[in-house]
Amino acid sequence: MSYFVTIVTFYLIFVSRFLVLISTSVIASSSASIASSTSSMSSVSRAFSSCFLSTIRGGAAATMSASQGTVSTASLVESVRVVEGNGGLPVIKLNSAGGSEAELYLFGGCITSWTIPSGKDLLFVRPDAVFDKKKPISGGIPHCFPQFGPGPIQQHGFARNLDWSVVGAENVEGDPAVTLELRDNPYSRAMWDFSFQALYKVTLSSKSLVTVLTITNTDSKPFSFTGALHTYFRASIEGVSVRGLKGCRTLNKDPDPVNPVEGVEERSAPSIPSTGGGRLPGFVDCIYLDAPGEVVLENGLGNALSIRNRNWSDAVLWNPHRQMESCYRNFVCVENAKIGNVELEPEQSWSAEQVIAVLEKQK
Ligand SMILES: O=P(O)(O)OC[C@H]1O[C@@H](O)[C@H](O)[C@@H](O)[C@@H]1O
Repeated sequence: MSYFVTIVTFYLIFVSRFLVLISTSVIASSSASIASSTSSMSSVSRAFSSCFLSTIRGGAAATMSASQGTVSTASLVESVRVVEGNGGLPVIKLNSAGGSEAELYLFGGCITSWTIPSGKDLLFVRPDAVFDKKKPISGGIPHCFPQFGPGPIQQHGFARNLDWSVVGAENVEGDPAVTLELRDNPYSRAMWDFSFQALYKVTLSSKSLVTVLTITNTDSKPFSFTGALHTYFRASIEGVSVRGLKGCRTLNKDPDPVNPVEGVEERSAPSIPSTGGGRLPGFVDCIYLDAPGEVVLENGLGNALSIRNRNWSDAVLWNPHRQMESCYRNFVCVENAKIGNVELEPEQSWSAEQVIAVLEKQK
């Protein structure tokens, strides 16, 4: 009898997780009401189904070399679709009723595109980016977790190297949202031996892109981590400046990232120098400690972008200058970060939000 009950219980758990995909109202980590959502699985190929279900179960997706096979379009809720992206990888497409679009790869939980209604993509993917899971996607908004780095494990941690699973989707009054989950697996355990859950909710509206990252300690022992959202903004580098950092304590990683030089930001709107600097002329790699809740990026392309945050206490400004000769003029990284350790006891959670929004009239 108890054997029968166990089998039925496992079956029900499996079926309920699958229903998350086709439900009109389920969302894992949000209490927001769903004002309008519809659901359809338009055409899901066998290969895609198995790939997608494996990501739901956190199984094969954990292997960096897994082939994705054919990915057919599947609509999770209204304006949240899964399609085949670069390299055959599954990518979530969000379309807001206000005319903006975003793309989010399950690999790395990486947002690679945020296009505002004028058609301009405000994020940047480097020309050397690859979509073969052999390395993280270089561009967009990669995760740095559980280490910002440099440190004992790989630079920027492993979250950007793993497949995340979809655990929820919704559409609230024309603003689509999707929630991804990452859990520990043998690959992560080999370098960071803790059980954790990361939930990442991405919401798109016509003028903003909102991400909420929640880390929960699911282990029986405490752990600590650092992290960042390593956002690559499209830019024209000569016109870039960032307002709001004046007075912040700085850790300048130029010339030596392992032994940063302490200082204080004196400028009201630091820009990216075209000459001077340490390692290379124009190179910028600087941490701003206790950064404010909002900074404003002038991207040099006619847009002022508000970068707000809750609980990402620090910021990072990075441009590689001639280390990346082919593209350094076209982007700047302004990163919300947590440089000091976040300590979590078992069952404790930490959450942080980033809101990027267009401030001025789009050109
Ligand atoms: O891993 P990526 O995307 O090439 O970024 C690397 C850079 O990321 C930045 O966040 C760091 O401050 C730099 O020190 C580092 O070089």
